[in-house]
Amino acid sequence: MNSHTVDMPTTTLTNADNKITYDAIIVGAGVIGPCIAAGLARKGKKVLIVEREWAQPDRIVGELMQPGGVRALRSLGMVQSINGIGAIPVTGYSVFYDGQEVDITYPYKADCARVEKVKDLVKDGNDKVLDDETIHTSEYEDDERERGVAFVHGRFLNNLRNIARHEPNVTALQGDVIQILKNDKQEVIGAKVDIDGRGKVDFHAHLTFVCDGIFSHFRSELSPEHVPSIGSSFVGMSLFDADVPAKNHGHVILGHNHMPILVYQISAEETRILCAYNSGKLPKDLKGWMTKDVQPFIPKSLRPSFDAALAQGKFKPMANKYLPARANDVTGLCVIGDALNMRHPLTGGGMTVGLQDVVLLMDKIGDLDFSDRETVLDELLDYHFERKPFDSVINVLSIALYSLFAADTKNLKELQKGCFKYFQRGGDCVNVPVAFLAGLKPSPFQLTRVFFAVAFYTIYLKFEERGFLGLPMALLEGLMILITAVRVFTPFLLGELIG
Ligand SMILES: Cc1cc2nc3c(=O)[nH]c(=O)nc-3n(C[C@H](O)[C@H](O)[C@H](O)COP(=O)(O)OP(=O)(O)OC[C@H]3O[C@@H](n4cnc5c(N)ncnc54)[C@H](O)[C@@H]3O)c2cc1C
Repeated sequence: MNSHTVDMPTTTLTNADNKITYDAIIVGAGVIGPCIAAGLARKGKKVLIVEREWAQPDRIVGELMQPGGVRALRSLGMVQSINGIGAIPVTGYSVFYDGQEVDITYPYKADCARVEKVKDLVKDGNDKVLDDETIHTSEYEDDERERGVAFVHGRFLNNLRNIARHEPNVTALQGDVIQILKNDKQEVIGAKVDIDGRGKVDFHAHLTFVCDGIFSHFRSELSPEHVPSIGSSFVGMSLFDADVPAKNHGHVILGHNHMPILVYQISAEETRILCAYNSGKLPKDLKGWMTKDVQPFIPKSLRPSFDAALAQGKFKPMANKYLPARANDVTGLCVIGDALNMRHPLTGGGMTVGLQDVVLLMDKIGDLDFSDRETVLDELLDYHFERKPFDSVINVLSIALYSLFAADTKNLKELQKGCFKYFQRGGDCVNVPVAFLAGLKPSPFQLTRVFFAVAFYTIYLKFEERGFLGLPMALLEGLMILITAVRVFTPFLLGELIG
């Protein structure tokens, strides 16, 4: 284990000074908060980061980071947070459809933009991964292809938090933020924190970052309408000593008669399985549902570990939420991470979007004087538009793929099958889609092109299946498939780009 895995002492966690004005207060030390804290501290800002629980959390979220997220960590000089935690390198995905398999490898580095090094943040080689028991420097630095990584979320969070807390300009505080403070012009001036043994204390800052995550209380500071929608759930389990079909790959298990199932190894011992359920409200008898609607579709090599986990019945359900971003248009406030923007976790893009946002944010405002709140606000408004090419691709891809993979209508099922057959063609039919998934191709235009290429390929397959005599029927079916594709894709893309 590396130095970052040594927990910081907890005695100082309640002493933060409330007499000074910080440059920044950060609400939440999940994935995003510590990266902002460390970045701003390295830029010379005085930062207070408030987290309600600094002890290592046990969550099933954020366990597979796409290569785009790893690259963002490099840009921020925080990539060594994947070291010393028994992390598992990820080199691509394997997609199973009714028992058939397609293996997809992440793109070549040569086909991707160069990794940016954010000024003042990258130093002393902190943009390079270190050698440890499971991560090899040579593989990450010298491999010709991009790599992602999977890990136990809490261990990764500990590393991020410790990197932030090692920065001399960072003060860490344990407490529950209960209010965002405002002046009489409704501008944000800090946060009220409920601290064990100190009571409710006001802290002031030029800029307050809200990164309180999935269940954010304070995202509504942007607008009362900034509320996520819930369309589906995942039921997670831990598989132990699982024999995964494709080592170092994420697994997406699809079929015409079941919901998508995700499987990825997160440590030497533990493999995460997430089973999709097409509603935010889960069945009462989870075990019964898993036995009937999931177990029969689990690949043979995984069955022993799956069956053991099912027998134990330790289910971890999680609602999947969608929330398009809003502009940060309140003086003194910046909402970021899942508090700002969420997508379907099927494609494992949440951390990548959030971390890329931090990179962009550091470029936009990192060198500004935060007491000049008008200039900061202007830059935050620009940032809303500049982040769109990147986040819209990951967000729309997640929603569109979930609609196809969880197909519950005839036309969606056709698109699902067409999508898999499109992948089976290989070449650019997998290389381009995987670049979107990996967070390496920020081009909504190209995403649109590929999505409709899949739709037209599905229609072509229909024509082939029907033959000459079935032409009128195939024409009608083709039209319905096209309409379905437009409905699944277009509203989300427009919502992301115009909103
Ligand atoms: C089922 C599921 C699976 C997912 N899997 C993946 C994946 O494989 N890959 C991926 O990239 N993304 C994944 N995601 C998304 C990913 O987890 C998020 O994008 C990421 O965690 C967002 O980071 P964040 O810092 O914004 O919020 P969080 O990580 O949620 O952190 C928020 C922090 O704020 C703290 N906090 C909240 N309120 C307060 C308060 N009032 N006072 C003080 N502290 C507070 C919390 O304790 C927490 O530490 C998944 C999401 C779900 C739902």
